[in-house]
Amino acid sequence: MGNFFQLNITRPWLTYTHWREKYGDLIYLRLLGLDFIVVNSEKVARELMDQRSAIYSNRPFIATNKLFGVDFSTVMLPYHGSDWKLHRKIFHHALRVESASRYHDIHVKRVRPLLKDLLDDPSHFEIHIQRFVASNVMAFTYGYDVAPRNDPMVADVKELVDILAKALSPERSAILSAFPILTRLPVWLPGPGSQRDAARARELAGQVLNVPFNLVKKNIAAGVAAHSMVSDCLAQIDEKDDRHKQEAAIKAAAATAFLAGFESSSSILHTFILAMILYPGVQAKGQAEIDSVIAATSRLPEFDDRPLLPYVDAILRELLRWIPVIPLGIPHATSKDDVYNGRFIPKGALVINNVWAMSRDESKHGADVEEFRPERHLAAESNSSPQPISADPIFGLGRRICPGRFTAEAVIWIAIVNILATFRIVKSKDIFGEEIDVKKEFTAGIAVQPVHFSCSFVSRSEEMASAL
Ligand code: HEM
Repeated sequence: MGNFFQLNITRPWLTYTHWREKYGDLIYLRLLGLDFIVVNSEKVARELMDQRSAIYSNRPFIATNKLFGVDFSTVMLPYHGSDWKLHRKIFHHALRVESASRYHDIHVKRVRPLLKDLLDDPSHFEIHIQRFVASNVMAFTYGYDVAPRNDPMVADVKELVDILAKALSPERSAILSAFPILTRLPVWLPGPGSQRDAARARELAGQVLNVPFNLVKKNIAAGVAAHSMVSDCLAQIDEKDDRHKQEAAIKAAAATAFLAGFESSSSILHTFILAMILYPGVQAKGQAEIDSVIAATSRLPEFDDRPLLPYVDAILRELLRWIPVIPLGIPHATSKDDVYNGRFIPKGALVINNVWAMSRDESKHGADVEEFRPERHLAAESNSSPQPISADPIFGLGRRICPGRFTAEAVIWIAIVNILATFRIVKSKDIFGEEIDVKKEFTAGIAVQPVHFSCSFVSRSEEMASAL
């Protein structure tokens, strides 16, 4: 079992980060007969994932994916198969940086309903944020306009994501993200309740795959399809090649986009709300910058304003760094033996990029890494010009880097700049008029998000509120 019992099971990234001081940037573990490599620094991660990507781009096998019907997902496809290459081609075509900007209008159009929901019903801000993210992903993926309330397709995805999160409880998913081999052991095989969940997940996965995809095909046939990733890719199908295989890949890549983009982007926006409450000075500074560029109340911010809003960009960078939403990334696996700095790394080793440790690297981020301090990213304070946000290790590295990163960045940016422009986010008050305390507390699991807290959204201008 080796180091197994020394681990903080629910938050293994903390143990790995602690071990960095003792064992360094590359930690080798042998557990349950398997080789694990934990990479604790961005420099080493780049040398392996980027510069030796031919070796470090495979994924480990995770048994529960098939059991729960999500083995179509791009995220876990083996590197050497033709399916993964086809999926990445589809994503590259639809979501590379130049393509992602074509969806800016979609994001701008959907931010106003978010602001209105926050104004009318602030206590359910988490639901509004999830709906905002879902409506963006459904629009750019399928050209589908989600219903203002209880959209059936969003409900399916949400139920599926919830079952997956429950089946992979925080403890279990944390262990599985660190030690996927455990999925092969009887102790981790689901019990009777989980078998029901698995059957329901398979049913939902079938719906998530087929229903929106078939709707796009129907709309194309009727000549009414909106521009989207799926309609674009179907139009580009190479008739000389296997049509069925290409359609299946488009369908699977599109469903992956929703599953991969929904929770991560929503969680980051929840963390944004929390950070703004805990750091009111940062909030005020962001608002002052926006007011200096867009005369207060005249209009809502848009993408063209972005170059003039460096502090808002710094808030976004700090959000990704402060609480990395997927602290251990998605595990990679080696496809042949390697030697790095004299250390042998065997074929089949599971490679974990400890993004948490990278986000706590004081040589890159300066001191007080536990604090939310956007200034650390501003040119005047940091010595070098910052890397693009899309290159942040939170989006992964090498050939498996997140293909949705440009779109995710755009969706999150437009939301935070508009929320800041429109509201002061403050602590709620109880019936005695006392402020309700808000703590920096997060759930554990493969992805982390703030534990539920309450807050108030105070409109910064009557005029803007009535315009919503
Ligand atoms: C803030 C939001 C997001 C974060 C933090 C995030 C993060 C990640 C990470 C860490 C990986 C694994 C990278 C690696 O293996 O090194 C990944 C993979 C992936 N992401 Fe994202 N992602 C986000 C949003 C999205 C969106 C919006 C989409 C789709 C539109 C998307 C689609 C994917 C896909 C398809 C993969 C699998 C790539 C592969 O295995 O080749 N993600 N993402």
